[in-house]
Amino acid sequence: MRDLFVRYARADWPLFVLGVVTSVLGRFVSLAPPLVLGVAIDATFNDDVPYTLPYVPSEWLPTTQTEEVVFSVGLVVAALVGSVLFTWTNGAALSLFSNRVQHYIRVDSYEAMQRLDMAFFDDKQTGQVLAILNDDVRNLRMFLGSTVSSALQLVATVLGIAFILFTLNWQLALVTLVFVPLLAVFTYWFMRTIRPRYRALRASIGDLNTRLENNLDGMEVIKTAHTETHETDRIRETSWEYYLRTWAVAKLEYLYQPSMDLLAGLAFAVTFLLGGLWLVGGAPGPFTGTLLVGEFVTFLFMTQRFVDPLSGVGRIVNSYENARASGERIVGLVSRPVEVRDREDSVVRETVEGHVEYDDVTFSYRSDRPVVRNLSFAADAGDTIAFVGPTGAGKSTAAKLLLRLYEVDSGTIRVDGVDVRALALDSLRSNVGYVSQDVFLFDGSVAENVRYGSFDATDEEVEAAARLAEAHAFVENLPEGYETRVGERGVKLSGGQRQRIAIARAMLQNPAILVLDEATSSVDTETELLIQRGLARLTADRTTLVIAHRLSTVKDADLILVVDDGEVVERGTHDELLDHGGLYATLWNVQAGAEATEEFIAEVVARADRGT
Ligand SMILES: Nc1ncnc2c1ncn2[C@@H]1O[C@H](COP(=O)(O)OP(=O)(O)OP(=O)(O)O)[C@@H](O)[C@H]1O
Repeated sequence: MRDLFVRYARADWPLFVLGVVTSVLGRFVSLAPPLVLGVAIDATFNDDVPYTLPYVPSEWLPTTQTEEVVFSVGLVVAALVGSVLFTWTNGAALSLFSNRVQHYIRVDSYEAMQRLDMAFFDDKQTGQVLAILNDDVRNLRMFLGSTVSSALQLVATVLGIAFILFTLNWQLALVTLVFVPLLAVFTYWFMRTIRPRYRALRASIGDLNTRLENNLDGMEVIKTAHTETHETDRIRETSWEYYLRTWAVAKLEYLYQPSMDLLAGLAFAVTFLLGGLWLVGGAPGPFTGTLLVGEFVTFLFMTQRFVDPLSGVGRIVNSYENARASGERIVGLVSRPVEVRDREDSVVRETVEGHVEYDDVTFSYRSDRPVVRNLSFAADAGDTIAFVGPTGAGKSTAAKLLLRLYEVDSGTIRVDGVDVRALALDSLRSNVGYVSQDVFLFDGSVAENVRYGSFDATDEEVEAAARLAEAHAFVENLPEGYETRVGERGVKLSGGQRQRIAIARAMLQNPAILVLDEATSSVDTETELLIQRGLARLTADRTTLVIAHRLSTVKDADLILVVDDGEVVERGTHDELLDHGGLYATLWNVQAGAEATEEFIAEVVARADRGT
């Protein structure tokens, strides 16, 4: 929390200092009226008592009764105006400060989150991350914007008042202040007890967000599967959990706040009682000396002012604990170790030729079971390498390793002879185009989505890329052509249309290496044929890794790797593999319309039983 504050408050510290100083000054100035009132009562209505103010030279002070009244009222008005001005400046400065800090923290946390490994996003629920970026950052702002200054005001007020009380009558001051340690102990207990409850509450906000998010995303599934009741039950459960955790925090607050008020009220009552007895019958018990009416009035006012902020400690502590829990979550996110990142001496390459080599590569998502095993192959610049094989065999994973979406466990992947781990991520990813299995489009226009990543491309270039991807014709038919909005995730387009936009995007990026992961799986055979024409042009002079279930799309590849359960079981060209008569030949025959053989069906069933 302190680290966060130091890191982000540095740029705007003058605003913070201005806010804090004016807040404290405002408090001090607001203490003047009761003090002046007490002095005025005693001096104006009692000839024996001179008009004196602490630290003010006597020649500045009035001498006649009328002057004393006017002077006192003038001081009170000046103090009120001063207090308003200070409060206004304090509010404006701290609000500016906290909103700026909120902005820096939000952008930084987002940036840090973006750098995290894919494995983090595979595991972490979106709702939790969103809760950090929204709620937790906002909590910090509220803490910085009002709580910090309230806390400093409180300290200033308590010290200022304690000083005045002691100056006026140290014996009575001791009575009032004896409650302070009690309040402190109670507050300490409260902080210790509420801390874990706040942590739990913050986490459950994330859980609830995640569930809501998930359900909004999956609304189509919910409706088609007719699981509305089931989902409402699950939301009810998560929301109830959130309610319980909120209540755990709230009930403690409700115990704490009135108890603080009670203790503070007791301090006031005891001061009133003793002071009153003192005035009426002289110094009670062990006390000595005299107490003037004006002094007593000031005392009561001051005690009241003293007591109010003390009972506000609860709110401050509450906000601090809430912000602390949020701060922990933000720090937890931004300081997470990242595995896939640039080394200090990473190699920068503007362009690459496109030589790709996998050398005995093994990778597993979880340590127990490798998804890619001992994969080796080499592609010269311009070659097309195809991965084929059953679903779940590890083909996509093998391709993602080239982009360093995950780091290999062992072995090496090289681009132009350089280990991808030594290559700057920027150099690597700007030279590898990737069209994934499930295309993601951003909410925006068709043109924006094609241009994504090649932001300088002209409209003509966008259109040319769309023509190559066989997307131009359907885009032209959309209500607003290239300016048509595609909806969140591209929901307003069909699967095949989305894929063609993704291909156009890759065409525009014009990378030396291209990864096509089932890039044409969602289009009909006719469109696929058309896209293939474009793809043939696209892949002709660049290295391409193609993953395909439809073998007809890869039969011209320079090398076909048949992957099964993470391992290459056959390799060669289409003709070689057909001659070989293994798994590829069987798959080809099945897809070409030949009858599925008994053995093939048996093999499929056996593989399913093995869980591969
Ligand atoms: N992010 C992930 N975290 C953990 N396991 C994963 C992850 N992605 C994939 N897997 C697992 O890794 C294995 C290989 O998945 P992969 O997507 O690479 O297969 P594939 O051959 O491309 O399959 P398909 O043809 O169905 O796309 C599967 O068993 C899958 O469950």
